[in-house]
Amino acid sequence: MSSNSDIRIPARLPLLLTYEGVLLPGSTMRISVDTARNMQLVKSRLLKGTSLKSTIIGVIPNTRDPEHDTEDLPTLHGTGTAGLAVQVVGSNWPKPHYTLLITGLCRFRVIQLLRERPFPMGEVQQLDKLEQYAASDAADCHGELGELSKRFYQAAVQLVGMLDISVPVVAKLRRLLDSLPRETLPDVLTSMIQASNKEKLEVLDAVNLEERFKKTLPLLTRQIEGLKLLQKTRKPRLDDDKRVVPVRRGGVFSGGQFSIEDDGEEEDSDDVALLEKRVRTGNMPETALRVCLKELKRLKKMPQSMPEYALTRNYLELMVELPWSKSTTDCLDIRAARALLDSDHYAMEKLKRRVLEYLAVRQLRSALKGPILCFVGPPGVGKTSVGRSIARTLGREFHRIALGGVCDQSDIRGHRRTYVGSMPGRIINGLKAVGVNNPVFLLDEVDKLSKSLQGDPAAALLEVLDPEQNHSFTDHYLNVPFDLSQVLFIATANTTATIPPALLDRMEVLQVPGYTQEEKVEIAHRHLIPHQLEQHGLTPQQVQIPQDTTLDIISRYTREAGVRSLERKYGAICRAVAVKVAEGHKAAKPGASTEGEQSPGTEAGVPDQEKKSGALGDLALPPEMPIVIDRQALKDILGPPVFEMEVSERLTLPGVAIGLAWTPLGGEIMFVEASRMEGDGQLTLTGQLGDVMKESAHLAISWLRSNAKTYQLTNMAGGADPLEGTDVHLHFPAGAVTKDGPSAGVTIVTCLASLFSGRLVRSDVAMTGEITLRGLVLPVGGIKDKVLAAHRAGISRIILPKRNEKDLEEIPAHVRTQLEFVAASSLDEVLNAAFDGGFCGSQPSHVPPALVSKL
Ligand SMILES: Nc1ncnc2c1ncn2[C@@H]1O[C@H](COP(=O)(O)OP(=O)(O)OP(=O)(O)O)[C@@H](O)[C@H]1O
Repeated sequence: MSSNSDIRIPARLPLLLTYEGVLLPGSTMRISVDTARNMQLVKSRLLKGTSLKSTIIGVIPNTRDPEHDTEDLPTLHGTGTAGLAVQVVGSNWPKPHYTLLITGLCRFRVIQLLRERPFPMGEVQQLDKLEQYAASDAADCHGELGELSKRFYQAAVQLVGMLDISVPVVAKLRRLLDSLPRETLPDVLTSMIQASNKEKLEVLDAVNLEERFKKTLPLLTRQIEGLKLLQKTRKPRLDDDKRVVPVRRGGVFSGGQFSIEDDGEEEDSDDVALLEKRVRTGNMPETALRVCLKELKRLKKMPQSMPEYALTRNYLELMVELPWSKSTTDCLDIRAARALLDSDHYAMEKLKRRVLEYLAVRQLRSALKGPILCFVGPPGVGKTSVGRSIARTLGREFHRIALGGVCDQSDIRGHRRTYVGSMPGRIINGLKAVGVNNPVFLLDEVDKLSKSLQGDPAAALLEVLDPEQNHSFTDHYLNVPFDLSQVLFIATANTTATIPPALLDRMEVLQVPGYTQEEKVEIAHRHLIPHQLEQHGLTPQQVQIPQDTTLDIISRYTREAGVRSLERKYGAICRAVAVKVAEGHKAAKPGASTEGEQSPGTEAGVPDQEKKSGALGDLALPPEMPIVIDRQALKDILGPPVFEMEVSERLTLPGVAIGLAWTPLGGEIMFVEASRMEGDGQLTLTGQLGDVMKESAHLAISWLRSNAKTYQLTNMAGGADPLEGTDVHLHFPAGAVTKDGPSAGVTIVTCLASLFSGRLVRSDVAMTGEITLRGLVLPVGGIKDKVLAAHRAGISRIILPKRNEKDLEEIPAHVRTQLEFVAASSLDEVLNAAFDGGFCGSQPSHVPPALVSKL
């Protein structure tokens, strides 16, 4: 002990509020820091400071619950302990936090709080004068204090005597008992024996030495009695049971020098014991158990101050939390499942039928290594929500894993534990979140996975989705296999084009096409409107949305395959109505009646109400219930219509035709425009076209040139070759959107035929189909979505490849009956159908174009 170790703490100290325990002078404590204020203190003081002074902080016990640690600083406990931060360990798991190892130096009192933010700073007064201990020790004090300290020392010796001296900590304590000044013993021993936080707080508050001895002596005696009792009950057992040390092991202040014990504190060893118990009772498979026990063994030997301690502990905690053998029981009743799917979703018959088949097979054979369903369709058509319904019908937990933009394979498979901040992947995290090993996992947007330098996440998914391999899926973080065979995977995507082929091969693709207008109206009135009303706290008695209004919203305010933006529009209407209703409540006065103000039978749209309330100034009258949303109200709420029927307007000049395009967002009509000017036979293409589309344009030009004579197509000067002395420009409007694919072939031919012949294309015709140099029309994809888009746009005749005729079966009957379909196998038929009265000079369609043998 060095008597001249005059520790003076700075007059201003940053204050750390602890929730976990009471730091006493002379003891060492591990404090977990995760509140905003404390984190700030660690960051800007401990991590940035370089001097010894900057590592001294004031630790103040806080009795308030950290959950309630709000913006304002709680009332501070008057006394605290100045402590030396010996170590700071940071971790990001499970959330960002620091663990501090702090050794208590001396008591202090907060005289004045200097500031509260970003962390509290106080002007403090040092209470314990450390050097004075040494002096009084030398003086061997007499009187009551002397008596007390003698008794305390004896009790401490007795306590140590009851412990197993072969345990290094006990041996050290024994040594320190003799070397430490007696005045420090109350603090040191209180921090070691079992005492509640309240008792420790009282010891901290006992600034007077005599009082401190008086407070701690009963605690020491209680510990001795407890030990005696324990030994008595344990006597008959094996001798080495004596090793049970119910004494806190911790850092001990030895005469001005602070020795930090490597071993953890009792609480931690309790935790480790608890962890071990959970590992053993966690029903883990053999391999996992073995790994956990090995890690536990390492953990016990590891000093807590090692950063690896926290990592290993986190790992073990994850291992015990994983649902190795916990599962829910499937409660599948096919009839109930059908009813539930029908009540949750309108239309989508094909999808629902396939899902029911899938579920029925699962019911018959529970260990089905079945295909993984992948719902492919435009956004907002209910793919995710069908997945959720499947989980409900099975009575399973549901978890959605969003894969959009994932480009690192460790997102799926986790990071190896050697990396700092390593974490398990999304699959294992999902399992931990749901707590059972047989949930329904919805892998959302599998088509949006991308590759990067960090590996290919699709490759990692292959293992997850392969029923032959996924019973032993190994996450890099876990490093032991986890059985995923009970998990039901469902994937969703907007298009199959960008799903890696190997992944696509493992899935059964179910197309979910867009909805027709009629289907949307039904969905809106059965599901979307009731849902939105409920969300906004409205009732059908307060607002009425007639079917005509819905049709208006669908055709004039939204243009989509699904119903998501339709639902958003209802949200906007509900918000506007909610304001009216709330205003009405406020303005309604007892006895004030609005009845009779409006002639019965008229539709009381919002604007009428506004007119009236406007006339009455601020005193708005309560609106009449229900508020009916008519076309005028719609315009007031949603603004002027976004989409107008523009088809006929744009076909007033030769050289325009309407094509049908398929995009991941559903079908669309697409205008193709052409113009010609004097030049030297150049073809210019604009509108962000892909290579395949450019090739289609060249094909179309070549075919028209070679057949110019037959169709009497001429150039600007009336010559036989349409391109001679003429430049042609082809444009595909909506230039910002990239377009590609062969299906615009027939449209380009029709558009150019119109240009070269000077005739108008029929404005109610839209077409799709790939062309060949010989003038054949080949089949294309996405027919259902394209036809629905044409129907939405008010087209009445659709020209499509003959080999696509079979796809028309998928189109709802009422849409089919409203449209006229022309199935064409050659360009000749296409042109005939596209122009009023056929296309002049066309050959009879049964004459095959002359074939030129390649041999
Ligand atoms: N047939 C339907 N019947 C009832 N509600 C539907 C139907 N189709 C879609 N919806 C509703 O439309 C909304 C959007 O659906 P959902 O989120 O499932 O779309 P999604 O196809 O998964 O879209 P994305 O590809 O963008 O994820 C949901 O509120 C859903 O309830």
